[in-house]
Amino acid sequence: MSEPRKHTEVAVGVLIRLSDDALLLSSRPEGKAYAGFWEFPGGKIEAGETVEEALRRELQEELGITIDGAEVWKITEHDYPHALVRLHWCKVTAWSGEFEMREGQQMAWQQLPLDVTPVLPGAFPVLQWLSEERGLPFVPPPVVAPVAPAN
Ligand SMILES: Nc1nc2c([nH]c(=O)n2[C@H]2C[C@H](O)[C@@H](COP(=O)(O)OP(=O)(O)OP(=O)(O)O)O2)c(=O)[nH]1
Repeated sequence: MSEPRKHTEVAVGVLIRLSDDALLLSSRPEGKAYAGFWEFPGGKIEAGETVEEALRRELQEELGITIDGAEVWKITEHDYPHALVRLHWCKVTAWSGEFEMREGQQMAWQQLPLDVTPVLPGAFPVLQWLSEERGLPFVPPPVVAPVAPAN
């Protein structure tokens, strides 16, 4: 019998700009699974890190900002061919520093429904909750197959 798949634990930040409630999306850099897809910024939690520590490190590495704090808001799972992920979602409304795309990615402040496409399917449940909170109808983003990475 095969072993059950282990979860990859991921910390994700829903950055909210308080002046207009815009949400920060960023594109996945080349070379990663689902390259070019839009996502909420974040990354894998390393051994010994809390969700908040991992998110602070990832957002410094990727975006050049330092978050003031993060508390887990929702936890979701998504089963991709490349990994079974458990996503620890945190809303973040306070940070310092200037945005700097350190991995060659793009960023976009977005209102709901999102303009950017395609979006990682693992983010769809959170888009639905955010829409519900805002009293907006949920418009599911189109489902797009990733291009297989070149070897
Ligand atoms: N950051 C982020 N990851 C997401 C979202 N939705 C979703 O399914 N995921 C999945 C995709 C990936 O399998 C996983 C994140 O892992 P990653 O490969 O981007 O993490 P990382 O930056 O630490 O990558 P690495 O360079 O260490 O490989 O979580 C989302 O909205 N944001």
